[in-house]
Amino acid sequence: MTDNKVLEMDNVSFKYEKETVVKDVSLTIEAGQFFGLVGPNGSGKSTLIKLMLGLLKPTKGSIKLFGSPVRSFKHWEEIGFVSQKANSFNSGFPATVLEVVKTGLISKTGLFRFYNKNDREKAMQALKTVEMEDYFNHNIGELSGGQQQRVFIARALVSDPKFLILDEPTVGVDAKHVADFYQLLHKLNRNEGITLLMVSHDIGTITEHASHVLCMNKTIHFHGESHEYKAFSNEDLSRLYGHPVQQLTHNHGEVDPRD
Ligand SMILES: Nc1ncnc2c1ncn2[C@@H]1O[C@H](COP(=O)(O)OP(=O)(O)OP(=O)(O)O)[C@@H](O)[C@H]1O
Repeated sequence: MTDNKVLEMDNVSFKYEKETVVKDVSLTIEAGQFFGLVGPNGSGKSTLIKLMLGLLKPTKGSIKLFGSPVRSFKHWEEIGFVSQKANSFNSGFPATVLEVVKTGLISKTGLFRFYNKNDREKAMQALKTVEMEDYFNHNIGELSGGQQQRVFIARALVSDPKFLILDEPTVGVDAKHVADFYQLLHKLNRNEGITLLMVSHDIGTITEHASHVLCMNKTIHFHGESHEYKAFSNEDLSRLYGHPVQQLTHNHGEVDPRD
């Protein structure tokens, strides 16, 4: 039988100094799943991602990526990461869209290597996947938040990742374009077979789109299929979040006139 486990966390805990911010987390993500990671502010979501990426070392427990302990994992090109701060370049940033996407090849090629024609084709292909190929020569800072976010997804896609982690990628993307953004994620998940894990504050939208939901507040409060999560009452959720929460919230991002 083929082992299709992308991520395995077994009883993982982490503290920055004294305070434990991730506690006894055990979870498995399998190939092809689309996980939404939700939880209140400061509940440890970004910390959990840093643990998965090997950027922090757990104080307890074990983490495996594609069956290998994260400490000795070598195939980082198989993991794509798009952070919540990706779409915050100012208009003077001196790099074109194509140059930004090509930097995604560094993990595969090493820092001191010149790009070749093949790299350019790969970068253009990734831009095509996110429907931004017409902008290849634009300065990254000229683009809207939503467009920049697509470019950063292309940057993550250029090394053909099998697992893509997105930390609040829709921050700064206006509500009108959030639907297009999810369409892109479905394309990556279903057509390209990329396993997804996405952090979102918009519980209503993420649970509509993700196949699975992970709800945490230091520990895991729910880990399962989205339709089961939707059975949580607003009272259950509000207790967990410590303030009133509705299942059907909507994105209220700022409208960017360029989108
Ligand atoms: N580098 C750090 N040093 C010390 N404490 C930290 C550090 N980074 C985060 N924390 C604390 O750890 C806790 C979890 O933070 P984390 O950023 O993982 O939560 P989050 O769920 O991603 O939050 P948000 O939804 O607000 O982005 C918070 O109390 C935060 O203040």
